[in-house]
Amino acid sequence: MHKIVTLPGDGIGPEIMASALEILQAATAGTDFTYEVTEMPFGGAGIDAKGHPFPEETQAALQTADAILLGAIGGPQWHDASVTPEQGLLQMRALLGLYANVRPVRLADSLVHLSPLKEERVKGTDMVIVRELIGGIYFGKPKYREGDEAFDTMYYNRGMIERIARYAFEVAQTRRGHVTSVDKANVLANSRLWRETVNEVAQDYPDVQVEHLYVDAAAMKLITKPTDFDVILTENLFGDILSDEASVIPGSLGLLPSASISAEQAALYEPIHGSAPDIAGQALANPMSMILSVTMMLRQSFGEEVLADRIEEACQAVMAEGIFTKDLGGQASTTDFTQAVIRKLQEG
Ligand SMILES: NC(=O)C1=CN([C@@H]2O[C@H](COP(=O)(O)OP(=O)(O)OC[C@H]3O[C@@H](n4cnc5c(N)ncnc54)[C@H](O)[C@@H]3O)[C@@H](O)[C@H]2O)C=CC1
Ligand SMILES: CC(C)CC(=O)C(=O)O
Ligand SMILES: [Mg+2]
Repeated sequence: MHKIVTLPGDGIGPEIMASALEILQAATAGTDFTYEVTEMPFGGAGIDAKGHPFPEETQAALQTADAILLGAIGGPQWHDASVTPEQGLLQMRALLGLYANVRPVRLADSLVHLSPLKEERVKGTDMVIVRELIGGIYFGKPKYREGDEAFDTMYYNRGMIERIARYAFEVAQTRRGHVTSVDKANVLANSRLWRETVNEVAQDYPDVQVEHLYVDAAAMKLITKPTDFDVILTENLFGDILSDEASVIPGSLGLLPSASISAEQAALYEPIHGSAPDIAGQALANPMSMILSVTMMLRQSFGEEVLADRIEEACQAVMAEGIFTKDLGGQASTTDFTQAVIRKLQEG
């Protein structure tokens, strides 16, 4: 019995979590894959229930999980909390040692028409962004505001860079053998250390080709020549920004999942987007990001390739029939889409 801990969180988090869990249940009914789900408070919901975004009970539950599913956290009502949902999220990533955030960006040929970009540019896009998740400017000290001055520190050491670079090169070995390392080495000391370390690590992976791009040029090339990319390796802030940009290729932020990997702990799977307060509570959320986070969990934590394929094929078939949510220009509600995927799973 696999133990899955869920952290639905805030805004659309609970809506897309409910959708993805219903689909998981439908897909696994009658199979050997058995699991139990334990839901825990996290983010704004943690503040409301327990006075902290990352309550002690939630911390304890994560230690015993085989895999963790996170919806999304945050919202204007918690902006002035003494510890914000976002700080809780960063605390959790650090505590669990989730150093690698893997964000695949793929565009199925049958769904190429959903991209707002020109078909000839985006057709065949299949890349993975490997984002370092527990270093860089989100975590470096000192970090403080004093009157009209504010400080954030970008910090990396060689070991942190080496660890994420090895992860990216190993991902590339299972794919097309190409790593694009993204930095700002023309300006930042951090990036010069990054580039030097990536080049050293590259020597251990002679079967992988490495190139370097500055982040500004990478941002441009990502949407003009996305098919040039296989694995993008980058630090925390750049990866955060570039991955939201990359969601324009398939057509919506609501399509992109991720896996956050730790050397010691169970992996965590989460959409790349936030809690979308602008559409929360209206059944407008696209649950694909969460459903695909579940299929990443099935593959990576449980080796369930066939189950994951079945769910992904059902979702693609439903979208190819024109059933999709408003972010992609469709009319389906979150529930309509979920039920259509479940029907497709039951037919097949
Ligand atoms: N991992 C997490 O939980 C993250 C949390 N946040 C937090 O989320 C809150 C909202 O941040 P925003 O800047 O608005 O970013 P956001 O990612 O929540 O939303 C950006 C835009 O994308 C749309 N969108 C996002 N996911 C969607 C989905 N599944 N279906 C349809 N449309 C979708 C939203 O409606 C919005 O217009 C903030 O408190 C922020 O700090 C932001 C990013 C990641
Ligand atoms: C609180 C933020 C760092 C979350 C975010 O934007 C992300 O992980 O993509
Ligand atoms: Mg982000």
